[in-house]
Amino acid sequence: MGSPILAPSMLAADHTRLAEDIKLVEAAGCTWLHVDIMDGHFVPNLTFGPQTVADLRPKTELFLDVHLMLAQPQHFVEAFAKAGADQITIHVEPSYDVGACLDQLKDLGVKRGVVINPRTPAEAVEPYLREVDIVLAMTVQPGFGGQSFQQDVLEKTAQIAKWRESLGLDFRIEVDGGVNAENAPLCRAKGVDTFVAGTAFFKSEDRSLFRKNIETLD
Ligand SMILES: O=C(CO)[C@H](O)[C@H](O)COP(=O)(O)O
Repeated sequence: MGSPILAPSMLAADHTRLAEDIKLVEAAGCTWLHVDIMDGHFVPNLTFGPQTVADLRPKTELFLDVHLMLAQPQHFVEAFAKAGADQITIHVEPSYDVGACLDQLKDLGVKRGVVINPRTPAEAVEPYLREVDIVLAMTVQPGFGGQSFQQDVLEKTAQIAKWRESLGLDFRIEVDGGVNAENAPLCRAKGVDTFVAGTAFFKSEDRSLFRKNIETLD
């Protein structure tokens, strides 16, 4: 299991002043930024496009963890990679060739991962474990920030962590949705090493302490 990393979610930032809010992420000592891309089809909301990522890229050295909540991600991975994403994650639920899209990501030279929704079984990511840098288990139904953490998802992260160990792999396991300082230790105990937090991070009175609390979990 990797050392814990906090990835604040840009979804919870002020969308009229993203560049300034990213400086809050840097000032807290974070090294990652989670960027949620929504298409209004796979999820019932809209957020950012490749241009947003391209405009942010020269303003920060944060590792850009781009989560594509798209029905047809294969049409957009190149644009996001060229915009400067460091890592791109794609959902397994929509109807498209996930393996081929992972191949595209490899050719584009970015880190790559697969994502499952709360009700999608862990087995849905099993075929891809040897290829990915990260598996993201959503702890809310994707689409909106500020929802409640679904603790039963941790049974899946524990299963995925078992596969990671038995196969001798080192991909990261990430959770996203309702993550806060109270439930992060529970996640850590179930194999999680990468913690996306939107609301809890941006509303925190001491963001630096919030980061330290997550990134010093045993
Ligand atoms: O992917 C997401 C929603 O689809 C967000 O990253 C996630 O919900 C984080 O926000 P919060 O910490 O407020 O739950």
